[in-house]
Amino acid sequence: MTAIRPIPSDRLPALLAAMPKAELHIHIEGSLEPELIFALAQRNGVAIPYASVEELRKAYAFTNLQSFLDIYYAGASVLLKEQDFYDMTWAYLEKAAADNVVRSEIFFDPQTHTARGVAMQTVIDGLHRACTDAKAKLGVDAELILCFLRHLSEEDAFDTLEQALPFKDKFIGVGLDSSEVGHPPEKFARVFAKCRALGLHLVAHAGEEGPPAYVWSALDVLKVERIDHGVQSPKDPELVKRLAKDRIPLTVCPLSNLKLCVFPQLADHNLKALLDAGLVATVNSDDPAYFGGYMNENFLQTFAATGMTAQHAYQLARNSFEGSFAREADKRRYIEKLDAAFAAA
Ligand code: HPA
Ligand SMILES: [Zn+2]
Repeated sequence: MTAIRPIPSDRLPALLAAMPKAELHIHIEGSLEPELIFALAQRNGVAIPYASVEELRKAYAFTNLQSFLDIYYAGASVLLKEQDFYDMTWAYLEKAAADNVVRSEIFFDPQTHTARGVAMQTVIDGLHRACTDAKAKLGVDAELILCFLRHLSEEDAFDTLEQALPFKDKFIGVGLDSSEVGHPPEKFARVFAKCRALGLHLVAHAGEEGPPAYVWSALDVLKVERIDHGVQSPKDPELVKRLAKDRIPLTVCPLSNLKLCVFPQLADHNLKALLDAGLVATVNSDDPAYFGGYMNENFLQTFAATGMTAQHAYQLARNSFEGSFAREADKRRYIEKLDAAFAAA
């Protein structure tokens, strides 16, 4: 482990903001800000059951994952055209660049759109065009990961994969999201096996609200390379050993966990404990428009609440690069930038 020189606590926030980092867990539909929801609703003539931006924002008082998902899927209903998908993604990527995110691996939920009659190509083209522009204009290296909705059937997931395969050069992997409890990873064993055979990267949400058993089956049945969330893992010490031994990255989302009542307060979050146990934990924003903050806000608030140090900051950023699906040469380049930021601090 690279030893990091102690940094006075008043200088830590600036370093957290300035250090280069990768975001590995962001649902692009969860970056739709209320203002953009209203603008797109008007542009597309879609009715939404809220009178104003303020009224919509007031509805963002969640008690658990499902109470959030109901509003999240309603918000996504304003997305119809290729330009809508572009505008949403571009707005996120501008915010990512401002937070010194140099690499972003972006989840999208095609079933939320194809179920409303939007063509797969419309979705993927809009998202991908924004990613291409971000590389040239913002210096953010962005790639897409297609997520299957786990509250739907595996057959529906197979259908979705079929529709997406003509655009396979525009996404690098698949994931599994939506309502976790009652929808264990093994429900999607066959479709993940097919994606694996196709050479796609594999990730899955597990252990956000669901039990350690779901993390085990994501690893052993789906054969995922990363676990999204995974914060319930410490309930099973054998699982923690396995995650450490195989260096499985956990894409942790502190403000999401706070807003969805996974932890009562940020001070109770187990991120520091996960790092101190030697796990490859990372910080991510999940659904930043709904949970009160993009990447730097997640870092700043979590560090303020948990007393993590510059050593933890370095480890989190380094884990984000090592856990990413970037090419090895790019990972080395990002880590050099990170080392330079810490040397200058
Ligand atoms: O945090 C999440 N969990 C599961 N599904 C999701 N879809 C968007 N955000 C989430
Ligand atoms: Zn998520």
